[in-house]
Amino acid sequence: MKLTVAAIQMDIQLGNPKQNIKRASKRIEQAAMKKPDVIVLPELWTTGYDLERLDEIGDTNGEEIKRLMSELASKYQVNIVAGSIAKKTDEGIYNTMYAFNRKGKQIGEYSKLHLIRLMQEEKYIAPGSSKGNFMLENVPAAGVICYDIRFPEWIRSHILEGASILFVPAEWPAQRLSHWRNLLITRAIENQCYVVACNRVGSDKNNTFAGHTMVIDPWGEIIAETDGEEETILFAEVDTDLVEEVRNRIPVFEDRRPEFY
Ligand SMILES: O=C(O)CCC(=O)C(=O)O
Repeated sequence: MKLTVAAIQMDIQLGNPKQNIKRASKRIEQAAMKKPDVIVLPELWTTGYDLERLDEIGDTNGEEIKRLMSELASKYQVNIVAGSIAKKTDEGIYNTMYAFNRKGKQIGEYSKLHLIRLMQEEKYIAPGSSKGNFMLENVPAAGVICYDIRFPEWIRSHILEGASILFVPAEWPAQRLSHWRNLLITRAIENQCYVVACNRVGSDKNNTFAGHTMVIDPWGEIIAETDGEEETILFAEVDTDLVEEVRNRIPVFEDRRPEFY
């Protein structure tokens, strides 16, 4: 099955959900004009890393964003992997990704499992506790968030549940661009899956972000990549037959010896 993805590499105004929601809605409209099958947004795209103010500016139970993304998905008849937002709940605030199908029905939800201490995320955000697998059209997919890509076991556990496309919304800093590119390529090669990684551009008070939104095929080839500077929408075609082809050619999953590790 072939799917066209459109990854929205956007800037995010720190702590300004109103502005960011307006900006993302506009970009979704622009992307939808080219009739992709899936639109993807970056991490924490409503608030940025304004961690100290998430109590004030987070979205209670994700209700506002779920309503908006569901409306836009059905309006444009497109699947949306809606990056992640700060979801406020009685138990704490989560860094949560939602996915919707073309009818606007929610098909996925995932809260970031690994919180990045380097950015003090664990002081303000509660870790998720379940996997990010979901069905996209008829294709098994999964979403993880940013720092999660440093944990190969976590990604592998999604692939063992069948995912052939891995979505990665991110706010990855430019200082570690080489880690971003190498980790994503490696995750694609070792898991023989597509990786669709959507990063932001611009700066906040602590970081400048790397951009380099990428789509990588199951052989580890980069089939589309943006530069690090500008807002843009990256389009690429994903062909799930290639996942089968690569897995048949080098049958890594059949050759695993999990009894030894
Ligand atoms: O792991 C890294 O270097 C960056 C991760 C990150 O920025 C995040 O999880 O938001």
